Amino acid sequence: MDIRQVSSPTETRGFDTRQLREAYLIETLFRPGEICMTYSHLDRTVIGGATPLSEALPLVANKQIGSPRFLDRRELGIFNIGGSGRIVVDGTEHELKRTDALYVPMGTAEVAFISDDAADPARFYFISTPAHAAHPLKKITAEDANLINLGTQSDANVRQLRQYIHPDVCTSCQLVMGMTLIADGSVWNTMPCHTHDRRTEAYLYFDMAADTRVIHLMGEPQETRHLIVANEQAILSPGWSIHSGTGTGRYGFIWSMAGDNQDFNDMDFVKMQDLK
Ligand SMILES: O=C(O)C(=O)C[C@H](O)C(=O)CO
Ligand SMILES: [Zn+2]
Repeated sequence: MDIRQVSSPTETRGFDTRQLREAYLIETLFRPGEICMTYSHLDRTVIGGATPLSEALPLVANKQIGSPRFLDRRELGIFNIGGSGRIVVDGTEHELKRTDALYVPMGTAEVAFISDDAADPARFYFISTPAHAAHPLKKITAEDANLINLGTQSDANVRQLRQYIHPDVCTSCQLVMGMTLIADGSVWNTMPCHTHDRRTEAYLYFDMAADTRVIHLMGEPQETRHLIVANEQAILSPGWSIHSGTGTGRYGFIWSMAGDNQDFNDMDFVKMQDLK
């Protein structure tokens, strides 16, 4: 378990590139035959990737999780961004194709990740946050998700945002999760940008060619910094930080949030003239 302590905005202003990347970028989430996990103290969010091959990979608790079973006091959102696979939840299998998601409630005893074909393995990206109640388990496909069309061609930010784990689609304690795909010819996500001090956010950038990079903008609106992000790498965004990016080629991202509310529209937009 990779542990990320929290850095303050004041501390972050003084970070060089290496320190910024160590604090806010998760470079490796998908290793064949393994589960990789990062425990961020931002809203105690666990960010993980499971790449099962011919054997099932069980999700097990460790000291950091602090309870006998991983989901004793947590909920879990899982997205498949690879080949077809299955999630076994307390003995029942749930088929997840690429871009399908599964919400798994607090109190679940066993979760295991399976690929249908080890030659084209599933890649399960997952987020787990503390929970206080058991909401119903639910599978959500791209068609089930709440679709929001955003941006304009002249602003080069046309994109489709899909809310998967969101109060209108799938109830949860605090986790909110979805996928944004950038239209061909557009480059920007989340610009004009925003902060939301009430919620921590994480982005997993995916669907990128090997030499494509996203220049991810972070930091306080008047003290921005950047991270150069490759395919299937994730960024952590504290409530005080903007989170926006531009790609050198095609990309999409899975976003997730946790914190004091689940109000997707509770954002503090930053005026272009105030961004520095
Ligand atoms: O493209 C976008 O805009 C987003 O995907 C926005 C994120 O979901 C977000 O930052 C929500 O707070
Ligand atoms: Zn946001």
